[in-house]
Amino acid sequence: ALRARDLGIPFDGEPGPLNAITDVTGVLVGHSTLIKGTGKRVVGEGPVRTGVTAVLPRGRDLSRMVAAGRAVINGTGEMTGSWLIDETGYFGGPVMLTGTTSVGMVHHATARWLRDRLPPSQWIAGLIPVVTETLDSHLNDVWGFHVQAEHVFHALDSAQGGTVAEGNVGGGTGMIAFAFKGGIGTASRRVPIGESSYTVGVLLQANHGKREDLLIAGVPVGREIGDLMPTRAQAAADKNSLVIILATDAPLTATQLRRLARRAALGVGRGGSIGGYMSGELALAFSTGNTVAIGQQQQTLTSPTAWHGEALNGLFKAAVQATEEALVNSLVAAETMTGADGLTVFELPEARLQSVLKRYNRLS
Ligand SMILES: CC1(C)S[C@@H]([C@H](NC(=O)[C@H](N)c2ccccc2)C(=O)O)N[C@H]1C(=O)O
Repeated sequence: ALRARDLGIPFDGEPGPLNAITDVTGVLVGHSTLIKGTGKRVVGEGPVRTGVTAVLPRGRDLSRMVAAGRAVINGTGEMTGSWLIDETGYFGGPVMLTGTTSVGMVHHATARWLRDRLPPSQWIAGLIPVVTETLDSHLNDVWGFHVQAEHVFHALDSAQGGTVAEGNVGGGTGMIAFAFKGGIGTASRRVPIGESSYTVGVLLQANHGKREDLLIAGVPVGREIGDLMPTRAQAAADKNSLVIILATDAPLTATQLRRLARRAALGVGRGGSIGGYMSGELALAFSTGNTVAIGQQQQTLTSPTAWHGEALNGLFKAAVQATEEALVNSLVAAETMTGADGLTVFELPEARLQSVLKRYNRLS
């Protein structure tokens, strides 16, 4: 499928081969997409426009935990496991992204999935899985609680490397961003440091932003494309929720990963969001290069690399650039969708986007 760069949208920095979070060696991504029914919303029946996305930091090797750090851009949201991550600086198991009302089910099913795949001595690692959310309340029958354990198991079991599906998939299925169809987006950047080179990858679930605020390549696209609004004004109202997962193979400490996660905010800012009052804008960064075996009494993960300022700046810049591009990729990949009560949310019109960027001399 065409992605933002294919349309000629200019981005700085060098992406990895896939320009996806899976460019960070070992990271796998799986989706479970639930699309069922049309017409009037009948709670418990549908229409269903929701799902689950799984990010496995170290693929199917669940024996080690990864160093991690979080950043809260605006805290009206949920990311389970946060207290443990803040306290210890690492977590075990996958990162799950879903709709707000499915957090409990995804948490429950993920803990069971881990129990069934870890030796009993390591079950403890699955006690508090990381699950984060945005609210798919307009297109989806959120109060129907349609996500079930088998959907969670499917996202986890089907997780794979390679190209990552974007837009109306997994946790992004029913999401709306900048009053266009939103959803899952991903991107990556390569960071040469000395004679080594590292990768920063991003996967996000975009459900945020007001149309008039949308910026793409610095161009006020939201103000230039004022039509194609959702067929129900309320669906375009207080939209502002976005969860961002950053991965890197750079062996950073929890403190450095917190700093990296905070840079996602600067990438979000390049997309025009102002972090609305009910915005759950949460970021989590983890390192596949700094891990600890489950059960090992090691309480702090130090980095085997002494990072000098310029090196950290390279990683920070990569986080900003990859977040910005993952956001645009989510909008480019998303497709027009009709959901609950016949609400239609339109995809970002690519040809019109290109002509707007051309008018601003921002089409490469
Ligand atoms: C219902 C709303 C006012 S909350 C907002 C929604 N916020 C979130 O997704 C937050 N994580 C969240 C915060 C608090 C409870 C549940 C979810 C979003 O940005 O889409 N959308 C508005 C709306 O649709 O009118």
